[in-house]
Amino acid sequence: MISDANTAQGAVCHDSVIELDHVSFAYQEQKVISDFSFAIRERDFVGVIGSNGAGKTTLLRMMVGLLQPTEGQIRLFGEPIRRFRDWERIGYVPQKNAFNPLFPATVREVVMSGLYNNKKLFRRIGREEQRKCDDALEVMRISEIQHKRIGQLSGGQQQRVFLARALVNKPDLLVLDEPTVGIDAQTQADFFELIFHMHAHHHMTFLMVSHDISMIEDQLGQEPREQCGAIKFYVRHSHEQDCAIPDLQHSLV
Ligand SMILES: Nc1ncnc2c1ncn2[C@@H]1O[C@H](COP(=O)(O)OP(=O)(O)OP(=O)(O)O)[C@@H](O)[C@H]1O
Repeated sequence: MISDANTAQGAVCHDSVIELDHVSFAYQEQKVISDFSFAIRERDFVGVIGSNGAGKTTLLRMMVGLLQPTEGQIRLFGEPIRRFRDWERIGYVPQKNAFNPLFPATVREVVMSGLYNNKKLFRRIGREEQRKCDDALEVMRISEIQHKRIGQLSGGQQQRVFLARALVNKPDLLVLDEPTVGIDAQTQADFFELIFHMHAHHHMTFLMVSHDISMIEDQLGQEPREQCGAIKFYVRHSHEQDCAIPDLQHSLV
């Protein structure tokens, strides 16, 4: 028999996070996505695999509101995307980030900025915020360079800063476009351990483009659930127990 608690949790955890309804997209004459429908539910981990130019980044950019579909509808957390305002619920780390070498902010300031949306920008930064920031810096192994200017770091170091910034606020949905390109093997392994733990135990939903098919199959299963042209979607859903420890670092040990 299913207990009331399970039923309640099941209902909550199956709310839809992203819905694509007959979505198409073209750059001028070039059609990239054709009549694609797909739903991502709360606590899904969706891995996206596909050859270069298949349209993965285009699809992600539509899902986070940076491109408009040529046809079809997108809903985020149940709202039509044009009416959606809760952008702080979504963390997005694009494929290629690069800060201008003259950009004046430090690593710590960039990570800290992940904690604020526009409304909260001028609030005092409290001890709790500082602690969350320390935690994210530690997890991405960038504590030692936290006072350096972001523009002066290598590409891999900058990518770690972007990941720390996306993780610091623990968004409900984290969208990652080839997040570990250019990152050393140890930090990469730690990062995957961290996000798969967060998926299983911290009620987060993930959408991640990767070229690492063996890692995706190991973590999400051998068979894609859905296909859009040359793009395949691997999905694992979590019903595991939530974990009460709030820090990011505990999932690395
Ligand atoms: N801004 C743009 N203007 C015109 N065409 C574009 C633009 N961005 C992408 N394209 C084209 O759309 C197609 C899909 O590109 P997209 O970047 O979405 O692919 P991808 O699957 O993310 O590729 P990769 O694995 O190389 O990152 C490609 O043929 C690309 O040349």
